[in-house]
Amino acid sequence: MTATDSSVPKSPGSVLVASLGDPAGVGPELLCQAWFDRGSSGLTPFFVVGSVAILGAAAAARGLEIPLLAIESPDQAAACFADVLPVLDIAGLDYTPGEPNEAGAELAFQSLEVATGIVRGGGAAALMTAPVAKSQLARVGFIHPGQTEYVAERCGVAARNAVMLLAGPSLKVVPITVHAALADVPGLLNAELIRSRTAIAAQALTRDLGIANPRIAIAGLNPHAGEDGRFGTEERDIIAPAIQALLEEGLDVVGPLPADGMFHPAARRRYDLAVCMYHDQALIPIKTLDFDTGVNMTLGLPIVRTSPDHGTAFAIAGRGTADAGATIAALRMAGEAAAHRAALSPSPTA
Ligand SMILES: NC(=O)C1=CN([C@@H]2O[C@H](COP(=O)(O)OP(=O)(O)OC[C@H]3O[C@@H](n4cnc5c(N)ncnc54)[C@H](O)[C@@H]3O)[C@@H](O)[C@H]2O)C=CC1
Ligand SMILES: NCC(=O)COP(=O)(O)O
Repeated sequence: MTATDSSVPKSPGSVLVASLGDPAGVGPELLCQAWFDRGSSGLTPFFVVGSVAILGAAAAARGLEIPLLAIESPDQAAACFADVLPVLDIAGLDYTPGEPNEAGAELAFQSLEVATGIVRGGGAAALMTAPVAKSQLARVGFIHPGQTEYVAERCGVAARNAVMLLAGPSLKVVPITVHAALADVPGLLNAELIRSRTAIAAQALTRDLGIANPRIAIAGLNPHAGEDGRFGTEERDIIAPAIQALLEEGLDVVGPLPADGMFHPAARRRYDLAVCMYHDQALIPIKTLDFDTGVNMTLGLPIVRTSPDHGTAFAIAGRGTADAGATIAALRMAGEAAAHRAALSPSPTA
């Protein structure tokens, strides 16, 4: 396959940065595929912080002919994006799809660190992080539960105020607790956490996605939302008071709803955002409905950060079968959110 597309606009003022993700995962090949599809997908120009060697090998393994250009600085990326995939080359490593190792985890961490710094410093309009494996990163000194909390800390935002949104064409969900053992969830939930994370999400849906006055449905924790206390009391003691506080703030909120009945098509038409109490309550419905186009976005940050909804998929890396839809959707959403923010507060020179 060939890969030039001169129909892609050159817009020097707007460029996104992508971290490489774990080089043994599907991230590198999907970044190449996204660049290959840049014209048909209408992507904002982006560059990758990573490795020309790895991206070149990942593209070749996928059967793509991708011209790569090592750039010295982010300023060079937008102008060349139509013709080449720009790469800020920070390390050379062998490409070992499906075989994660410490050197790859170090590179994934370094790429995330550099890419986050570039957005913080104004060198790119938004950050798209390719998938990492938390267990691999933990081997090289990464102390955060995930990239969400890492990026939040780099932005000076407390982890509790960085809210994970999963968004697809069929559904948007926020899990109140995220990477926590199920047994710990009831102890982690409290009315203030639910109130504050929901309020941050509501504000961000307007600022970043242009949804004015979002309609929000809040799930219960227990079967049948507790069935009047017969199957649990968190709805009465924690979730209902949070909903009351959100209503008093003027938000359009309903709940606590029985979670098993809030994701069928007619129910989904009644809200813009479902707020869930734990990871799988939120992520199972969205990954069932929108796996190939689902985007993970961190709300409540001074920067825009997105990621595909899926993980490293080591078992299929390098085989050419991984679907690039979620990576493309994450790049698209990053570009759109950055544009929304720029429209709300244009820079003095714009
Ligand atoms: N955005 C991120 O950085 C995320 C990272 N992870 C990490 O990924 C690692 C693996 O997690 P898993 O739970 O196995 O989830 P996973 O998403 O990597 O894989 C789950 C299933 O989906 C398939 N799959 C994943 N991406 C695909 C794609 N683009 N096209 C076709 N099939 C695809 C896989 O082959 C597997 O069958 C974990 O270490 C986790 O921490 C998980 C979710 C998000
Ligand atoms: N299950 C979602 C996920 O693992 C994403 O985590 P993060 O690295 O974006 O914080």
